[in-house]
Amino acid sequence: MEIEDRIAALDWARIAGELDAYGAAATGPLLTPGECRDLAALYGREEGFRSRIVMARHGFGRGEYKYFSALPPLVAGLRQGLYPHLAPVANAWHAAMGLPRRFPDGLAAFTAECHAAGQAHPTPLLLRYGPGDYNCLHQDLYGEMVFPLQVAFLLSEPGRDFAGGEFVLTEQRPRMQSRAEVVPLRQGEGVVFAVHHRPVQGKRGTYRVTMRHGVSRIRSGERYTLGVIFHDAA
Ligand SMILES: O=C(O)CCC(=O)C(=O)O
Ligand SMILES: [Fe+2]
Repeated sequence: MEIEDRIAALDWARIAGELDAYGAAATGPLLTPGECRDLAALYGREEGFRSRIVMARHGFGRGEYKYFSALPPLVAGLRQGLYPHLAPVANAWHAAMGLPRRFPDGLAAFTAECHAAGQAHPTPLLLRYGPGDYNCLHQDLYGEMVFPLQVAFLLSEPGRDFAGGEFVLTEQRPRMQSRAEVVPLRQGEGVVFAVHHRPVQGKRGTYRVTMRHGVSRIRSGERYTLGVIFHDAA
């Protein structure tokens, strides 16, 4: 099945419900093992990327990642196919948080808005972690234009290719202690999650919480991920 059809066949009602309740939701299986291997194998190539970041040099953790320049067809298909299912959630979140921006139905229109705002560099990326590596809690913000949801796909199989390396989210609530959540993933599965803020329904109305994500220490083996961020970078 084509990637856009596979995306359309996901349980979007469950995903939207979990996003509203927890700020994160696993997609269920989406990429085949072959697609995961092929994407991870791109990491070793010189061409096709606009930059390579060694995380320890910036205090971001340990491990490295590379931003695509031109997106491979599967990555472009994922970004294009996922966006229309997430735009309604993004718009509902912005309405609930009292934020004025609304997001268009399709990715092309949103990308045009990013470019008009001076954010024209593609943000999808591949990440590679080895033993002892980790990704510090962070937010993927690249300018004023922010789509409030993003997706990360696990390209390696836990238990076989690596151990440890859990995807972690924290939720910082106003005047309260922070909450952590771990999202277990299988190879080929993605996690949809809040980029920086999300609305939470409280007793006295809606409040805004601050979200961060990262990856716990890889205990052994190699772990690859594909990050799909919808806003482009300045
Ligand atoms: O490797 C991971 O699971 C996290 C990747 C990440 O930080 C991202 O996709 O923005
Ligand atoms: Fe990230």
